[in-house]
Amino acid sequence: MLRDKSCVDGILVCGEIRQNKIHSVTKELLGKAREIAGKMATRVTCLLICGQLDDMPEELFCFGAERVIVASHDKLEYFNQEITAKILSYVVEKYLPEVILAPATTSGRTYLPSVAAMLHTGLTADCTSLDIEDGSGLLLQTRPAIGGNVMATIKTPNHVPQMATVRPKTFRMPEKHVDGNGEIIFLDIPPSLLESRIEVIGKEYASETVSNVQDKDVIVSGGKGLRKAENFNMLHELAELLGGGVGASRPTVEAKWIGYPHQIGLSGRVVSPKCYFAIGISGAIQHLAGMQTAQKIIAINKDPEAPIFQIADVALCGDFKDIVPVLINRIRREVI
Ligand SMILES: Cc1cc2nc3c(=O)[nH]c(=O)nc-3n(C[C@H](O)[C@H](O)[C@H](O)COP(=O)(O)OP(=O)(O)OC[C@H]3O[C@@H](n4cnc5c(N)ncnc54)[C@H](O)[C@@H]3O)c2cc1C
Repeated sequence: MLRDKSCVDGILVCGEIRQNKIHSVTKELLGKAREIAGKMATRVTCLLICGQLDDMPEELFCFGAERVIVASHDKLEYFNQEITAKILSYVVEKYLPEVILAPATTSGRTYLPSVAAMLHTGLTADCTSLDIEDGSGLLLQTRPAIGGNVMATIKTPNHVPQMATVRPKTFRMPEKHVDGNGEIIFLDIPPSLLESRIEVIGKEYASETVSNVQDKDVIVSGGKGLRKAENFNMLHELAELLGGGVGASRPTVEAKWIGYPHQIGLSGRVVSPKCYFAIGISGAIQHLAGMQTAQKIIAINKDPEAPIFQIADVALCGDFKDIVPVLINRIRREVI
């Protein structure tokens, strides 16, 4: 849609529902939406497109939403790209948001591009940072580009809504406010939007072979500086003592020292733990893209000039073989 003065009704966050529950990425996006809404002097709406919803939508008022639109129907029990895209387009035409933020999850990555095409506007996928430009009030959508070698900031100056997707854990979970309140709208979905050429004929769950590193509060990650696969054993030991998981940089995965589900970064997983150990990791931007929102970063590197030290809260300069066993022994003494 061409930009004109009618499209001014704030920021719309597309919520993610998994197994009838509001997924945490919804709250992460609401936190960021709230922050940029302050700069745009506008309001934040959250849209929940779902089959059944076991959580209370009011909960989202405590995370920054001022209005929640619930579009619920039995036909949405299983994710349907076609119906979801039509409902979002309908909501955009009805409520005219200026900005749409959505999760870059499997479903978000599937239906958002078709919505952008239906609305004749732009979409920036997998943003790592969002801001508002002084003066123009346009959304600044930053993401890695040209094979991850530069960070590009993209604007959508002529069309609305300005649309961006963001991977889970890219932004921190906002603090929960106790006194949140707002308006809930239960959308009457026009029957024509529920027609689809897609028919779900069955459902099968993937086997649980993937690393659950994304859910851990502590992540102990190793890089090429570990020199060989066996040295990951001490990282597993440290992670286990701390109740955490093991992460890895891309070269260690390429060297088959550890499996891909452990890879952190631009082409791996994005994590946001309370504490992130970067051991023998240089701190390339592609790695930082996957862990820079960790609350505490502890880096162990023998090179005092290693870029990882620029973002580390605790910098331990030395050989990991000297430092990690000392840490393990110390924690064993303290904890056991
Ligand atoms: C499109 C694209 C996507 C990418 N995606 C990812 C991604 O998802 N994740 C990712 O990690 N990378 C990714 N990369 C690769 C990235 O650019 C870097 O090459 C990579 O992160 C470097 O990994 P590293 O830090 O383990 O290795 P290196 O850069 O080789 O760093 C090794 C570090 O170990 C230190 N060291 C050496 N010996 C010791 C020792 N004994 N004790 C302590 N420290 C020691 C060194 O000083 C050095 O800093 C991507 C690249 C591209 C182009």
